Formats: sequence, C-alpha cells, structure tokens
Amino acid sequence: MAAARVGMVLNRPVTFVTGNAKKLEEVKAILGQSIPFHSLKLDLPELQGEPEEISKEKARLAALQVNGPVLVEDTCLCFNALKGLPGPYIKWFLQKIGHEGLNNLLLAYEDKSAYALCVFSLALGPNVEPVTFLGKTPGKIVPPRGPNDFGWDPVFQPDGYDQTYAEMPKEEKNKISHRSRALSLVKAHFVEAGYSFQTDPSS
Ligand SMILES: O=c1nc[nH]c2c1ncn2[C@H]1C[C@H](O)[C@@H](COP(=O)(O)OP(=O)(O)OP(=O)(O)O)O1
Ligand SMILES: [Mg+2]
Repeated sequence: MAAARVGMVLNRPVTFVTGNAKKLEEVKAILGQSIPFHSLKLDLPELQGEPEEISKEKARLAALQVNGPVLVEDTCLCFNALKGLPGPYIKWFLQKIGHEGLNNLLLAYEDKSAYALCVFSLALGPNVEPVTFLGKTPGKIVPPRGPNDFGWDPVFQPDGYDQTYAEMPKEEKNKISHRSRALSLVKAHFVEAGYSFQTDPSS
C-alpha cells in the first residue's frame, strides 16, 4: 500500500484554462462538485510535437499567466490509417477541410478506425513540472451525423455505439468520452494527493 501522504493545501482553486466553451461545458458537467475550479478563457499558443508535450507546455504557459494552479487539456483526433494524424493538428484540419475533408482523407484506406485522445495537464503553479492524464476512446470516422455544435463530434462514432458523439445525449458522451476518461484520472489524483483548498475570500 502506498504510504499515506500529507494532503497538500492549495490556497487557490485550480483554474481550468481553455478558449473552447464546449470543452468547458463538458468539464463542468463531468467534474460536478468533485474538484472546485475556476475557468479562464484564453487561447494559449500550442507548440508542435507529441500530445503530452503540447499539453504540458500549455500548462506551463497557463500557470505563468494565472500565477497559480492550472488545469489545461489538449485534444487529438487520431486516424490509425494515417499513423495517428491529424492528431494534435485536428483543429486546423477541421477548420480548413471540414467534416467532408476529414472523411476524404481516409478514402484511400479501408481502415476508418480512429481514436479520440484527451491529455489533461495539471500544474500546481509556475515553475512546477506539470503532471499529465490521458483518456482515449476508440471509434471510427463516418460521414457527419447529428448536430454540428462541437468540433468533429458528428464524424466520430465510438466503438460499440451506432450513434456519433454528436447524436448521443450529452450524458452518454460524457460517460465514455476521451475527456471523461482523462478526468477520472485527474479526480483520482486529487483524492490520492489529498489536495484541499483553503480559499481566502479576500484573494
Ligand atoms: O470532444 C470533442 N468533440 C469534438 N471536437 C472536439 C472535442 N474536443 C475538442 N474538439 C475540437 C476542438 C478543436 O478544434 C480540436 C482540439 O484542439 P484543442 O487545441 O484541444 O482545442 P481548442 O483550441 O478548441 O481549445 P483550447 O483553448 O483548450 O486549446 O478538437
Ligand atoms: Mg487549442
């Protein structure tokens, strides 16, 4: 059994930094009251590279800006036929070529399988090394179905479902999503580390 650790007291709630309102909505729904957090709308610059490094670097930048504990995440959509691309570049692919273009990328391949990957990074403050938490949901890329209000949700059909993320009720997506899987690990980490929050109302 792991040695009991003295719980760490954070004097400020964690700030979840994102420029994406839909992400924030899901994070709120998934976390509920489990981790007290603020949010800050900021579109941080993103370095190129492997998903974990991109997410960690985002956390470092966010912690400097906030000057306190931060949580960020970076989401990838990875096509197996393309060895994991577009991956972290999905935002730009989606913006430029849309749902149809994403499907067309796979026309030359029989393998339409893909996975959604969410990498959360927690940095307890500036100059503290971020910790990462990965959540992955396997599925496949399909012609768009369902409401078009969150990114690539209409073209991603998780394995074991006949609905796309976009067609699923929100609660259903939040049970199996890449984001909720990563957040389960974040929650477990908070419990294990025994963080507690001493919030000073004057700060
Ligand atoms: O569950 C999702 N279902 C569908 N689409 C999604 C999901 N989660 C992120 N997305 C989209 C948003 C962006 O086009 C790209 C990820 O890029 P990513 O940099 O992580 O997001 P972002 O720039 O919108 O917000 P942030 O300020 O947190 O970086 O995939
Ligand atoms: Mg981004």
